[in-house]
Amino acid sequence: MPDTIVDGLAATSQRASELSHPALQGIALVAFDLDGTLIDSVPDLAHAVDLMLEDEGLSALGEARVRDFVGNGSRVLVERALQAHGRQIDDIDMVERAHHAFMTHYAADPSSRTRLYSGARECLDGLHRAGLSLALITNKPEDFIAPLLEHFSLAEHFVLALGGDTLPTRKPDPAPLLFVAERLGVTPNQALMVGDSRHDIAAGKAAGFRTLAVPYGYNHGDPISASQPDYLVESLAALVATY
Ligand SMILES: O=C(O)COP(=O)(O)O
Ligand SMILES: [Mg+2]
Repeated sequence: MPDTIVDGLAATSQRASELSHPALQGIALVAFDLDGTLIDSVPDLAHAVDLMLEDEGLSALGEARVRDFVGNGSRVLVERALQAHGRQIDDIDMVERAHHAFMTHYAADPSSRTRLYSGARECLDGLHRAGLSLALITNKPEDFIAPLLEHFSLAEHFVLALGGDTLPTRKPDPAPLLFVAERLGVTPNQALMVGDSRHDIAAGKAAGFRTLAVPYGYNHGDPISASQPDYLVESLAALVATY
């Protein structure tokens, strides 16, 4: 079928021009963080945290406070919110109860206030179309991944998605990154970790991945440049821009 061959060649040259960003040279796998990188999820996270606090008889903290608590998974998020009210987190039963309440509130509505960041869809579409393997490695509990990806019609972009409770350890431990690379038959030096927090960059460096950061997410209030990622882009659209 000569027509198919010609179409195939045209598609190939389009791919080459889409992948001219230096961060992608020699890369076969791109692993994305979720919260603060692809989606601005703090409005829904903070809402669920505030409902949990109300259950505990405590006052709401709001988005600006909760934003700095995100990054180490749901249990640490809940612990930080309780500590902000002076609660002792060595009270395991109280933390357990509060965590359960948070999970129930967040599960009831994980997406209505959450938005995709500008450039995220463009980037995922472009990399997916170019034939790169895309993975999602988040510290968010695994149960929330599918509903969020489906909500944003992004589920088919990723070959693999790991949550913060999928393996015994989570970012900044490199284990989830190494697990994904091995599963997909990619060596770490052919892999890029994209994230918004020091935990993504630390995990990426420890795994031997190339690292790329975005400055707009949640990094406990600190600039992500302090983590010295290999690349820093203002928008993920930069990864698929043609030069
Ligand atoms: O839920 C968190 O604590 C952070 O999630 P992330 O790893 O996708 O940024
Ligand atoms: Mg993040």
